[in-house]
Amino acid sequence: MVKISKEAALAYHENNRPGKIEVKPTKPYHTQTDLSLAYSPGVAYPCLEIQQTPDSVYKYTDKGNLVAVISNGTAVLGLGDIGAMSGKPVMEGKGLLFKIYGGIDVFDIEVAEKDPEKFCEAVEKIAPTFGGINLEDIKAPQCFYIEDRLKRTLDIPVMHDDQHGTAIISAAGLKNALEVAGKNIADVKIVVNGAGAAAISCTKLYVALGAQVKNIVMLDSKGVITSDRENLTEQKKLFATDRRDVHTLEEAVKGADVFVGLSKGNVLSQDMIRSMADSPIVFALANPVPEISYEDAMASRPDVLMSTGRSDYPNQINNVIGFPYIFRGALDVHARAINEEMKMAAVRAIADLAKQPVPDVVNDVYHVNDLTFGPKYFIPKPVDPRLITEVSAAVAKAAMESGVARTPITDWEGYKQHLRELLGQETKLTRKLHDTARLHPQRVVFAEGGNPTMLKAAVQAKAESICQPILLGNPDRLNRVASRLKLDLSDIEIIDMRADNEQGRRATFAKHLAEKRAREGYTFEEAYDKMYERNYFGMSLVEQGDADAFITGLYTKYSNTIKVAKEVIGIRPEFKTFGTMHILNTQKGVFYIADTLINRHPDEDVLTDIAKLSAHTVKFFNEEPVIAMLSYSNFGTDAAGSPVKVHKAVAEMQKIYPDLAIDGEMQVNYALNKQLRDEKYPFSRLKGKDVNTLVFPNLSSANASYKLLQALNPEAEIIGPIQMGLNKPIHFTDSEGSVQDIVNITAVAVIDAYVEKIKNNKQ
Ligand SMILES: NC(=O)C1=CN([C@@H]2O[C@H](COP(=O)(O)OP(=O)(O)OC[C@H]3O[C@@H](n4cnc5c(N)ncnc54)[C@H](OP(=O)(O)O)[C@@H]3O)[C@@H](O)[C@H]2O)C=CC1
Ligand SMILES: CC(=O)C(=O)O
Ligand SMILES: [Mg+2]
Repeated sequence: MVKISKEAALAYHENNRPGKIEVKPTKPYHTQTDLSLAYSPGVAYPCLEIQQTPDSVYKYTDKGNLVAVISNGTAVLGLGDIGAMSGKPVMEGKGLLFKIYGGIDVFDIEVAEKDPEKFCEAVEKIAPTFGGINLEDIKAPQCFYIEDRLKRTLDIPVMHDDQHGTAIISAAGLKNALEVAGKNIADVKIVVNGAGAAAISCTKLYVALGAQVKNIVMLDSKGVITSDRENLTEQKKLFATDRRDVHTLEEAVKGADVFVGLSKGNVLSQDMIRSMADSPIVFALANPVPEISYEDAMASRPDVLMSTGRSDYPNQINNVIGFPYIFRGALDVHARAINEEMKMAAVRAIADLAKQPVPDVVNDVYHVNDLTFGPKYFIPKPVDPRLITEVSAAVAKAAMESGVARTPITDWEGYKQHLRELLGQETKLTRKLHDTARLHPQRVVFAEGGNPTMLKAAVQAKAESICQPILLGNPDRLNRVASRLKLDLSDIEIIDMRADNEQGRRATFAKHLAEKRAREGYTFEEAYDKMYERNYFGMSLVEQGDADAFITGLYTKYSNTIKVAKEVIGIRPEFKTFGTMHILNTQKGVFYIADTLINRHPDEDVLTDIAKLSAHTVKFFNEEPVIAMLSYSNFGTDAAGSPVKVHKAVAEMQKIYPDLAIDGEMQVNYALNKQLRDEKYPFSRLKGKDVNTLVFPNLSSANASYKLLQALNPEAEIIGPIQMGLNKPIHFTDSEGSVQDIVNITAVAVIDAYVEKIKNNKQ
């Protein structure tokens, strides 16, 4: 668990530039024309359009993607009434979260006004700027009046997040925790500590889900709220208990099934948890210090199902799991409000997501590989990339069905796709690959079926209809791994090659290999022995037409895979070698890089082959190759060193392909800077062209370069290694490849296999 010190938190906020958010232009602004369009005189036209047709404000401005996070600082986290300006770091923090999780822009607005009437007037006056309003950290009971009024007077979604965001997430958490505990919401005894904005709204939602008011005891700073207490607010009256046997928290939690804390830090003791019923659910949600620390609660008894509001412990119940996606869905249909139906849809979507297999990125962030639904995981993690598609779509749909949407969504798959692209989870490049593969899914053998990453990739590729997977491995072992990871293998073929006896395929494959390599010293017995190895057997399945493509590499060294591929599959007759390419999708465009894995010290002939293979592969991805052959000198400036072989390979390529855009040798900065290159070397064949393909002079430089780019740009999408030059679609993965990397390379292998089939049918 990461522990946060005061010094670290202050330095984080102070360093680089003070604060956490900034405003960025989204339109070009470099030329005089740009500026005349952005501001006067051009800007007058959209102004007049909006005057004529008010709804066109969504078309010409950022209103539809802009949320105001507004607070008066009266209940900032659990710090209390610290004033409007002191709450600004929290509101900026919400701005950051809205942006990274929902792609939503935020202005944080701190209003120094405690009077609810005057506060509402201020909000009403600035509302035209925004597509939605997130009220934050405003204390009870004033927050109830403020939200009710603004919902009535404004025609955009208004949500007090401490009330409803918290209610939605904690209700989803409660639903799932009760399932883990095997209890029914209608029967459980619930203690709610706190009777403020969050507590009242959460409890209302639990009741809407089936909890019984008679089973609820609520407490505020004065103790248990009993029906005979005087001066209770309307909201507190709703949950005042008729019981007279409980006065304190200690008495209230005795025998209770659920404790929900939305009050103050350190008010619940270990003894109190010990006095609760079996499998007690403890949601200690006060921030930043929970009602009881995670460690103390877990140490109190083994069967406790524990949540806090903090990101540094399991089962975080924090409204960050909801607000970015609830507002995203509401904004995208230009909703007039966020209503009960939309909230319930969000509860269901969040609760359901926790039961689905967890994507790798989530496991990676938490340095685990086995998050599955249960006591330590009953609420999705905030970093789960599916939250945006599942929750936003559910909320948008509910807005449409309940009649508050101004603009309907009709293409839901397209909408989810747009959301994934908005957050950079998926780019057009990956999408295009997956969509193309889906048109003609092929049979793909996954060599290391027992490896959790490869198993997940195979199941995901099947779920996305990219391929029909075939897994190599021992079926019992694979099923065990699958059941641990909660993966369904029922429709997936598993081949146990060790059980494949002499009459079976192993003998056929061995015979074929022995015949093919008879003049290279192979005997049948030797080949039969080799067929025990997954790479020999798997590649033979493809070679013999029992499968269409093969994915391997997580367990084996490239040198071994290369050797087997050369023996079983062979290099295409027109080439001396084969190679690999990586595709980098960067902010500056898509780049194809070769040869990243195979040829250590290519001579000029091998470099020529790599250039040819690269040109083929780039065309395979429907792009026109513009190839720079790289070195440390430019166009012959070093006439004696290693650039000479690059120079010769370029000459050869230019001779064979008079129309191909290829040149070199050149340094990488000349390759990537067209202006610099054209000025200094105007004779180049690449004049006026943007290079998209970089052929490196040797394996060290290519491999180090793509790994460097990957390490420096964790956000950049990288697809590869893509094999080029073997007779069949045999593809490799990096030993540290993620599920997504393998699914991507599977899509490439499927397209490769399909193109191969078409070519063969034509011949
Ligand atoms: N994890 C999450 O996602 C979220 C957590 N929270 C946390 O919940 C807490 C409350 O926030 P919010 O509802 O906005 O604030 P409010 O100011 O509206 O409510 C605070 C409530 O806590 C009660 N209270 C204070 N001290 C105690 C105590 N010792 N025992 C029992 N009740 C007590 C107050 O009682 P009284 O009515 O008598 O004043 C009041 O009802 C904060 O710590 C906040 O950080 C809030 C939103 C989301
Ligand atoms: C999380 C949150 O909104 C709060 O603690 O107030
Ligand atoms: Mg809050």
